[in-house]
Amino acid sequence: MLPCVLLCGEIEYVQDEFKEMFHGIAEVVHLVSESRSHFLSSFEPDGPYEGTVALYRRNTSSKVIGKFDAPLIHALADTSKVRWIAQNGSGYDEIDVQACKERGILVSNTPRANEDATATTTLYLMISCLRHFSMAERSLRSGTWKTPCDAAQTHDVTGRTLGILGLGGIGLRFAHLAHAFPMRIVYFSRRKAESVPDWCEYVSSVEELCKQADVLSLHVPLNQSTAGMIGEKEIRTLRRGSVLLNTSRGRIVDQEAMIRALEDGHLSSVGLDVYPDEPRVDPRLLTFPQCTLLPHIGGESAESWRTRELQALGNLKAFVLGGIGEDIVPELKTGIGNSAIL
Ligand SMILES: O=CC(=O)O
Repeated sequence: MLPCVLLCGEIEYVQDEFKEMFHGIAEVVHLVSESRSHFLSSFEPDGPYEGTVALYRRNTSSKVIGKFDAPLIHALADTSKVRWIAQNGSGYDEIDVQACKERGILVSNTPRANEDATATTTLYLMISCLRHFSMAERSLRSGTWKTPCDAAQTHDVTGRTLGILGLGGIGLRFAHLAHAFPMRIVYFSRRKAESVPDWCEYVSSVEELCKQADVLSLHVPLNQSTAGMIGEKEIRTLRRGSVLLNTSRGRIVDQEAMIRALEDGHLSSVGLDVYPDEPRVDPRLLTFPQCTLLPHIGGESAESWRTRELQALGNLKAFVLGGIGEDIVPELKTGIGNSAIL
């Protein structure tokens, strides 16, 4: 009997490749549950997900079955044989990886796949915040030509200092794009990055990063140590009139502190693609016309979606065939035991 893999989320861009990839090696089952409790009970004998050993997951599945938090992971481990979760996305903050570790379930994500899309989104936000392009377009579309735009409030990008928090793939790609203006690039990461260009200057603390940056851009994953990392103190360490960009996760920033800084002009503008409680956008943010706000589309282009789907499915297939796949998330890379092997 073939092992079973469950798709918790749609395959949209690689339908043909997908059928070929799993033909003859696994039975593919689609999510049919309309509630979390139905999802969990469906792994039991004679349930629709019986025999499932691995899951493909998109964050869209949360709408029906909720996040893969600790209770769900423990229940999954109690009722099923699932040992691998292949997340489609570079962010995996909707999966409790600590609970996965305790229960011998491995998680892979799709790093690299959306680097270019997310970096170019960040570039757009930066230019738009400094030059007020989004506001200008909204003004034109509403028939008011340039009102309320005021060129005196806008600034050139060239020559400014960009502070990058987290120099992973997206941060580094954005650094390359911004360096072309040129901008001065400073960064802070947990470790000084190896083999990055000389013009990427490492600073040894978040505080130092904030002191030097005209534009601060966030590129760290959301986890216990990064939640709330940019709060009142960090925002007030930025120069008055600085710009804050966030294309990583909303909860990395203390939203209340950010809004206070917009209200009193300490931040001249913010460019956001992510929010703490998506899809809710705090209505106060909409009252600052100079800000550029996107609905979490940073990593979404046809190319990146294709790559993401192929990468996540590739990890799933490798697990089914060999008991282990690629792109295991950093928290689970150490101490991989036989429990994860089919
Ligand atoms: O937000 C996008 C991702 O997690 O890939």
